[in-house]
Amino acid sequence: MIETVNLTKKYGSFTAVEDLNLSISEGTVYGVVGQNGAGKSTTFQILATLMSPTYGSAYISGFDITKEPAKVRQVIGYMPDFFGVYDQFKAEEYLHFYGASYGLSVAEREEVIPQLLELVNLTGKRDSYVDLLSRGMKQRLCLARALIHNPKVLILDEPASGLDPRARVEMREILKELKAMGKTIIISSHILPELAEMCDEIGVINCGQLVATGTVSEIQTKLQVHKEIIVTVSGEMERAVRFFEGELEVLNVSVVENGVGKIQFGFRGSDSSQQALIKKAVLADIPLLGFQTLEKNLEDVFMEIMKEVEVEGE
Ligand SMILES: Nc1ncnc2c1ncn2[C@@H]1O[C@H](COP(=O)(O)OP(=O)(O)OP(=O)(O)O)[C@@H](O)[C@H]1O
Repeated sequence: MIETVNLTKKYGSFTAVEDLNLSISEGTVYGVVGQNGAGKSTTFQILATLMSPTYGSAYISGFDITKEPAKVRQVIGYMPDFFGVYDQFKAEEYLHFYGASYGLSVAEREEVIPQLLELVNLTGKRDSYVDLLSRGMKQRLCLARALIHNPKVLILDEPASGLDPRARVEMREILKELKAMGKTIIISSHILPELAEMCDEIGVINCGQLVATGTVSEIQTKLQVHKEIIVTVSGEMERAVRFFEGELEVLNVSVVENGVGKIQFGFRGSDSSQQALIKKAVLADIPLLGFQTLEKNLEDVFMEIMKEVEVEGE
């Protein structure tokens, strides 16, 4: 449904997006996560046909974004990360304006606009001036605008940015409804946990490059090569520390402060080598009481990907 092939964008000599290869199938909600300046908006603007790539190509619903931009625009709804100024419009008029620019007749607009206002919980605000709406309401109105021509694909650039927790939840609920309607959605954020909950797949982008992609659990599993383990022993701390320090796949062994008999270390091995480690510790008569793998939360996962990328780039 959305395909990019070596998509690259240079601003002068600066490369904002480099050899980006994405393949997003129909009905998927795909989250693009990356820090400020990672290249998310640039990528989304190219997909929305608002900017040409320097090289590489992209296809939406089989249409080439550079050769068939008009066809692409018919199948996509784009929500930019910046909301313009529309001081002369009321919410409903604003949607009429965009509906008309997509060629919808008055009758079509009168049918679809109340449905959209309902979907984004703005029915009660249809006569309010756009500029007087709260940020969350403006974002939702902007989403309604992106949906006016019933596009199959949604390109949503940080739709939840700057929203308070309640408004974020509201936005998330609307996106869930859109997913249930079968839309294919590409959505960006710089907060991984925020995307994880609603996305089928995630791509992590750093300095314009895709550094990890897959389902949330695949990305987590990939990073479990650096899991943290805490073992509890009922004595012989020094011998236990020496034992774990002597193991190849164990790193940074330390005694947990205030945790009686607890030793913490990083572990690079697979699940089976973790089993082998436990067996070896038992055979070495380490007085084991517990062996606990610390789950990483998604924010840790994201920071770890970034650290790995930095180390590789050095
Ligand atoms: N018109 C431009 N001219 C020159 N450089 C640009 C231009 N637009 C963006 N950049 C640079 O390209 C890089 C990627 O920017 P982009 O806006 O795509 O990032 P982003 O991931 O969307 O960031 P944010 O989360 O802050 O919106 C940044 O370093 C930015 O400064």
